[in-house]
Amino acid sequence: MASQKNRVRGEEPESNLPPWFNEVAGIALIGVGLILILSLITFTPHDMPILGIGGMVDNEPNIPRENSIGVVGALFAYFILFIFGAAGYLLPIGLLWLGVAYAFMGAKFSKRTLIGLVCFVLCGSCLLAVTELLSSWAVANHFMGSGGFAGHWLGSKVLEGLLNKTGAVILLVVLYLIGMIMLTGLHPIQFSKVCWVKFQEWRVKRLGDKERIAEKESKRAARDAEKLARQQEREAAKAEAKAKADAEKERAKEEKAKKEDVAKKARVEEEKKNPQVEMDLKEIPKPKIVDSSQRKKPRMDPGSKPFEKKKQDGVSLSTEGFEDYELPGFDLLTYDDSEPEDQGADQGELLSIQKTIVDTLKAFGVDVSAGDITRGPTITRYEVYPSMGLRVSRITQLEADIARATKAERINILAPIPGKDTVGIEIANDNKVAVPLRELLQDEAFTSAKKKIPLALGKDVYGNTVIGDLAAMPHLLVAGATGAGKSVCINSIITSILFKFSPDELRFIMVDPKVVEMQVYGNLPHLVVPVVTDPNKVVAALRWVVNEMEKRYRLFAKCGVRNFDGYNSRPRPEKEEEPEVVEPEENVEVEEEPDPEVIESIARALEDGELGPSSSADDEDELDLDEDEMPDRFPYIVVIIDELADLMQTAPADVEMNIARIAQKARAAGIHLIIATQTPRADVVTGIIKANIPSRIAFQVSSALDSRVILDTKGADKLVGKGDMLYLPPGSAKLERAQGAFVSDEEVEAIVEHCSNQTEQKFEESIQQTIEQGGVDGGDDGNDVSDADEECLLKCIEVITTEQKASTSLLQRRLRLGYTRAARMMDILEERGMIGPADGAKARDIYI
Ligand SMILES: Nc1ncnc2c1ncn2[C@@H]1O[C@H](COP(=O)(O)OP(=O)(O)OP(=O)(O)O)[C@@H](O)[C@H]1O
Repeated sequence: MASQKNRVRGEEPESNLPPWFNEVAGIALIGVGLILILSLITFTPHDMPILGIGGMVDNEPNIPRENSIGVVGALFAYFILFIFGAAGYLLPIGLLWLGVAYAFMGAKFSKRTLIGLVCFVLCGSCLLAVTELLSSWAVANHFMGSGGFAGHWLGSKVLEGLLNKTGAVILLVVLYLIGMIMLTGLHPIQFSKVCWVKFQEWRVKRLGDKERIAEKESKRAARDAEKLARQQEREAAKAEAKAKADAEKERAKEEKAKKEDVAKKARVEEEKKNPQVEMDLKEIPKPKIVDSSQRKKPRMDPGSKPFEKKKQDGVSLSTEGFEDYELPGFDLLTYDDSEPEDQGADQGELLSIQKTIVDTLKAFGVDVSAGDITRGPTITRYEVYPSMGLRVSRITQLEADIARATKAERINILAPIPGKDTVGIEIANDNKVAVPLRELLQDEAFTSAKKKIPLALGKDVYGNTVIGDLAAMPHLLVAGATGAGKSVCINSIITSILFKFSPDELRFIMVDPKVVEMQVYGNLPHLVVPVVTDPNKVVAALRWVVNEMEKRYRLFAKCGVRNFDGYNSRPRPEKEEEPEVVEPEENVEVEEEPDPEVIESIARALEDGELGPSSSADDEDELDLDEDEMPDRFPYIVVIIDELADLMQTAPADVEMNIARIAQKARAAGIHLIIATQTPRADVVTGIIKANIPSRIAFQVSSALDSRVILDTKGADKLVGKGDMLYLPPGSAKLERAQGAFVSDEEVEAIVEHCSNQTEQKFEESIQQTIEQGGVDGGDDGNDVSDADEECLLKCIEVITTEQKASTSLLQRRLRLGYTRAARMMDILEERGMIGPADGAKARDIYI
């Protein structure tokens, strides 16, 4: 029944084949199809010469075969192509189709498909032969025609002979299509229909998509429009609220104004009733123009002097011959009577510059009001009042713009001026007015007894004299670029001292590695030793100063006094018996209270024995001296070093160490240091030196970095040179800008001549000898120490200062020195007073 039904539906009757047969047959067909198709694709006639067929005998054979399936593949391919021609390629295609259909699509194995396959290939071959398509392929591959053997005989000979070409082609196309339908089961017309339907479906779907997209777009646009409308609504509401608030404010303002009006009217009424009028407070004082640049005419009374010599005897250094010494008078200083080039300030010009400054600042949104204008000898200071809430740093930021607007070469901004509520803009004057030393020496501040060692330094922008006191400083560092006014400053300092002190009251040790700078002072009777010009002898001179300082301290301790002034004014036994003559001595009245800190440190030093080795026989002798034999007074000692850099190159560690020792403790011993350098580098003005010299004078330098080395702040780079200076007074963080005092070389020469004409120079022979030898007290002389030793010493000092311990074994260990060398280094350090003597197992003291 079932087979009958199948036949009715045109289907194949069910075969008796087992169910796995189709799958096995399918996979086998796929395998065969693949082998054949690879054989055919990679077929070349050169793989087949052995057969001697196909006219390929004269060709070079391929050894090995190029066919991917080898000899068998080449053979199969040749025979298929020989029989079916190019239509032979249809055979593996048909086999693959069948394999796939059987294995994966559940098709059943039937004779129809086999017949279809044969028909499909055979008709293809005949069609190619009749139509002579691909004939070039046949020639290239040495086949008899593109339809092969079968196509040639069956197609060209039989069918074409019977039906002619047209009839044969029609018949063959029909048979070919039938064969294809039988093989594949596909019906071309139905297939086309299905394709058409699918294409229509796809088009409809695409259109639908487009519509959906358009719909989405329109929805989004609607949403955006809604959002915009909502936002507009919100903004309108906000604007309305703001308008309401503004109106409210306006109303409040009006009400307030009305109230104020009423209050004002009431006040006016009140004032009418009560005639006492209240003055308005002026927030900004009326700007003033002060011209302090002009010179004061000095007193010209002949023979007048700033100081008269006091009679003293018995000072420690040689004093004989200085009894009748006369201090120099003002006549030695010349006064230039001629009209100065600068005739004072042109007020109109000053006001116009100030207006430019204020306008420039306003143009950058910095609101300031004009303040005082002060014209000093070198610069003019324009003060401005910043408006409330304005940061002064904003004015500083506009420095370059102000300089451009005022066409100034260099400007300096003080924001704020120390101790004032204004900001100062300093601009250099076109014409500078020199400040003659004579003018400063005649000032009360110089002659005042409050200053023990007054130094005439210069005049500030307000025209006030800047007079320092070396005793209070107690040491001074003067630095600046070459040609900025350092030497003139040192000259005015020395000259100021010469006007007050005779050689028995004050002595100089001058160190001048440049040789020429202090040559003029060579004949000065105040010199302890001739000007030291050899850098190698400087260390010895400094060591002598250290020893002198320590000697003085030991004598202070013996007398029970704490410092230099205490010693010089101590009560002498023999004088107590004499009737006291009370002299109106200014100094006594204003004797400064000794600094408690200094007293404390000296007391501590004395207790600790820190004041250096007291082993020398001389020192022991000093302590054994009777009161009669002790020096009655000590003179001040001022050590002036011109050009520290040269010394720091020769023996940096020794120079630095000795300067530091003097600077730390010499103040109470009446010993003061003045150090000058034109090389303000950190390796010259070292941290140790700076820490011990708090008073500084900076002249113009080339960079803010140099300024920082001298003053720990910038500013010296903004100076204009030729005596324009910044002075950092002792115990103050406030820098004072001033024009340095000017003393000419001729004036200096005249003063030195005045001093030297009165008396012979009395150098301290013993000291001179020691310095000439380059050592002290016959100890190790520096010349025995080679350069290599000096280098090694530096390393030793570094180790000792970092470890805070001084021992031979430490140096041996840390510097890998032999015992002898390490011990020698320790000896040298001890001799140089950097470490204390060995004391059994006790650690040595470190004085560095
Ligand atoms: N206080 C001053 N008033 C007026 N002019 C000065 C003043 N100081 C210096 N000058 C001028 O500057 C010139 C150079 O000064 P000075 O010789 O003191 O410079 P310096 O810094 O010592 O230079 P160097 O280091 O090369 O010796 C002087 O010749 C003088 O014309």
